[in-house]
Amino acid sequence: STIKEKLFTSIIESTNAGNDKVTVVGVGQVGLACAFSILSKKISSDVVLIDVLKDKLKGEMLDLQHGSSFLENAKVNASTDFAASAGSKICIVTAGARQREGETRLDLVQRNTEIFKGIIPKLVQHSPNTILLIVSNPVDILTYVAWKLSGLPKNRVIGSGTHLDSARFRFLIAQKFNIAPTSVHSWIIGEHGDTSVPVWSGVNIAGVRLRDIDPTVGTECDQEKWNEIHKQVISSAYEVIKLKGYTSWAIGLACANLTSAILRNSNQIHAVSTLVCGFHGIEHEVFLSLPCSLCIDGIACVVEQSLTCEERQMLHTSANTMTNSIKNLKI
Ligand SMILES: NC(=O)c1ccc[n+]([C@@H]2O[C@H](COP(=O)([O-])OP(=O)(O)OC[C@H]3O[C@@H](n4cnc5c(N)ncnc54)[C@H](O)[C@@H]3O)[C@@H](O)[C@H]2O)c1
Ligand SMILES: O=C1N[C@](c2ccsc2)(c2cccc(Nc3ccc(F)cc3)n2)CC(O)=C1Sc1ccccc1Cl
Repeated sequence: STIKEKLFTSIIESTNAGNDKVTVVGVGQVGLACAFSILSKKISSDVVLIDVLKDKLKGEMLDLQHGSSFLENAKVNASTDFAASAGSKICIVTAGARQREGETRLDLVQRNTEIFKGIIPKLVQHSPNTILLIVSNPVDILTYVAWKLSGLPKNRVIGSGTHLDSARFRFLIAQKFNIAPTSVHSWIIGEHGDTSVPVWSGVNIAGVRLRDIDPTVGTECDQEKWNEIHKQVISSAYEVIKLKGYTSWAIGLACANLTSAILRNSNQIHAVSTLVCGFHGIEHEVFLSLPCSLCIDGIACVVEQSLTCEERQMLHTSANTMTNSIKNLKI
């Protein structure tokens, strides 16, 4: 008999997935930053990577496995076969094509929708109780596509939405005050990216609203130009792309933060993309970001903030443009 047979007496065949299993689809810059953040912050001890690039997949898996003893012995697996994702509590989707030169956003959305048709049904087939966390862009439309393709209830289909936008927003405001970003209570909601909605009426430090100090904060006519901060949230995304060609760390950490909130059944509240029909007078079936509490079953509740009519109007504008984009989409 082998050394192993002499060394061990098997009691049970431990093959079941851990109850913190997370699958990351797409091992590009964002997917790897997600996986590495989740592993290094001990958020999951069982991570599976899925992609179509066999060698890249195996290389990243081996490289992470070699670090297992520094990752609290977390298990890292990878496969091009979705069966490897079976039993995942959360499936994070970062797969997608990059915008080509001169490609319209609608072409990109259709291309990513085709990619999703080959991903979403397989994830749900192998993990029928999973929560989908969509990151691929345009994230709000693709979260809607994932919801349609998956047939999952709306609480279990979440887009990273304006979680990253809000994180950049808090960081920039914190820099102005020289305080910690987690001590800045500020929310960006609506459509992720260029047309997001900063809720200036709610920005507060220790419950003191900036608007109570100066009612013009965040408006076109405020002396201190606070609304420049929201413009900087957008320009900093382009700046990072210009400087390093992609973004990874902030979005990876943001997704790890959402993964942790869900797996710990925390009811933490984050701005994530959810089905917003019925909120703020929106009637269309569209996904936009609102503050949502996150638990082991996904979205537990949505916070109905009081918005100014400008803030509400911006949400409706996004909802209308998204409804049009979705109408032209073949899902
Ligand atoms: N929501 C946000 O805040 C946010 C922030 C940054 C990036 N993103 C988005 O994340 C996505 C990924 O960005 P990236 O820089 O990692 O791109 P990338 O091109 O580096 O990686 C994409 C990966 O997807 C894989 N892929 C393609 N088709 C696939 C399929 N059918 N099945 C499995 N894997 C497939 C590719 O092989 C590649 O490894 C992009 O859509 C980007 O716009 C979103
Ligand atoms: O930090 C990013 N980087 C990306 C990126 C990452 C790799 S290539 C481009 C980025 C940066 C700048 C613009 C932009 N636009 C875009 C719009 C629709 C798409 F389908 C894809 C990309 N995307 C992807 C993305 O969503 C972000 S966050 C972001 C973007 C624009 C404005 C505000 C924020 Cl908070």
